[in-house]
Amino acid sequence: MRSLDDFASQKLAELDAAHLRRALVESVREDGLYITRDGRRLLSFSCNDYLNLTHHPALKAAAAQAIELYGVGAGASRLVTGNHPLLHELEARLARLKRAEAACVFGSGYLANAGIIPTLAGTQDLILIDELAHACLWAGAQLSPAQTLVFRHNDVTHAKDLLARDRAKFRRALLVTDGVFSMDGDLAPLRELGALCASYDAWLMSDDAHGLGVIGDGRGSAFAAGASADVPLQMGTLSKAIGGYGGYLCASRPVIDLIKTRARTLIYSTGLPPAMAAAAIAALDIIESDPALTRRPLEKARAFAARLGLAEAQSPIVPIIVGEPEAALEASRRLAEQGFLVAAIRPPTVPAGTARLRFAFTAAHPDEEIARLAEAVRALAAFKPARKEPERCPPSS
Ligand SMILES: Cc1ncc(COP(=O)(O)O)c(C=O)c1O
Repeated sequence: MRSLDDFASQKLAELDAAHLRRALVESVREDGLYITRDGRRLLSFSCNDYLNLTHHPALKAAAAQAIELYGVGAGASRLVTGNHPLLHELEARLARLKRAEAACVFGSGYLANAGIIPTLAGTQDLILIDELAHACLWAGAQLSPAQTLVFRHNDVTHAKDLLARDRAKFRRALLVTDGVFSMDGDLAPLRELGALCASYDAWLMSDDAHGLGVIGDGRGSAFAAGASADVPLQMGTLSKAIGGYGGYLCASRPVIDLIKTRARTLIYSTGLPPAMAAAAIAALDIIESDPALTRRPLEKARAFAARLGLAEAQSPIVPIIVGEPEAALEASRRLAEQGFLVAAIRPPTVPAGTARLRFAFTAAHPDEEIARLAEAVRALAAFKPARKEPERCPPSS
């Protein structure tokens, strides 16, 4: 249709002009470290495969065996016929790792957040959200009729001020935050937020997509630095350190029972394929039996940050903010010339003026390559990291 095509073409032209058009590049991951794209083999610092488990023989064997026995797809929603026993085994394993009573597995992390938040917060309720929370936490909040208030990034005092001012006007309150911020690599102050929420009868939910398997001996960011925070809603994904696909929530038994009967993205979406559950169980076996492995990505990130004189890394993610999208793209291109894949992250994924290189370290990155990468980064014109104050607005498309 003419008007539809005109609309799309004009939008694309605007994005091109601002260097904000995204492109899907064909990428073949060979082994959990190297990627072939555009005919070039690059060492990737852009995968969230923190423990290199996507290609681990034990996970492949578990998934292959489950496909052989149970087929490729789940066939229907979990509420109909897609509720394979492997999903229950995986839920028990996740709950044990997270020291929760129960768990619910979703089709993906995005689906989990889009289902959990509107199930728990409705009209007359309040959602508090960190300004830098992941897009799918925002999506969950946008799907709820609750009033949403934004608190400044990791600012417990600001969250407290908002609760002190407004908590009494609402029936229930839900505070949502990333556990590890995916584009900044910093950790949420979960212990302080847990105490704050307890004192205002607010429910704390953390999205630990980037914490599971790599922080707190693999238990996640609620267990960082050897202590545990009071986080009654621990959400996460199976697509990063776990090496597969799927999402989950760990919580008390009544909360999980409610989610399983009410969350729309669980009910009206096909169940996670049994092979993904089998692979995730194999990944949890590795994580639980090898705490040294879970510590390695953070050690690598810290070694890289130390070489460049950056602040100590708190997670395997290290950002270098360069400012404008064009500069980030150019820096990424320069690193690719030297054999490194480091994605340029641009608005709206990050606030305007804070386009960046995002480095994600994995357990198997060779130390000498990390040293070579640090030298390549030091040589970049863009490497004058000046942090600009982020804009305070939700991500949009
Ligand atoms: C913080 C965070 N939450 C949720 C998700 C979504 O998880 P999934 O890829 O399983 O949909 C991601 C990334 O993809 C993420 O970075």
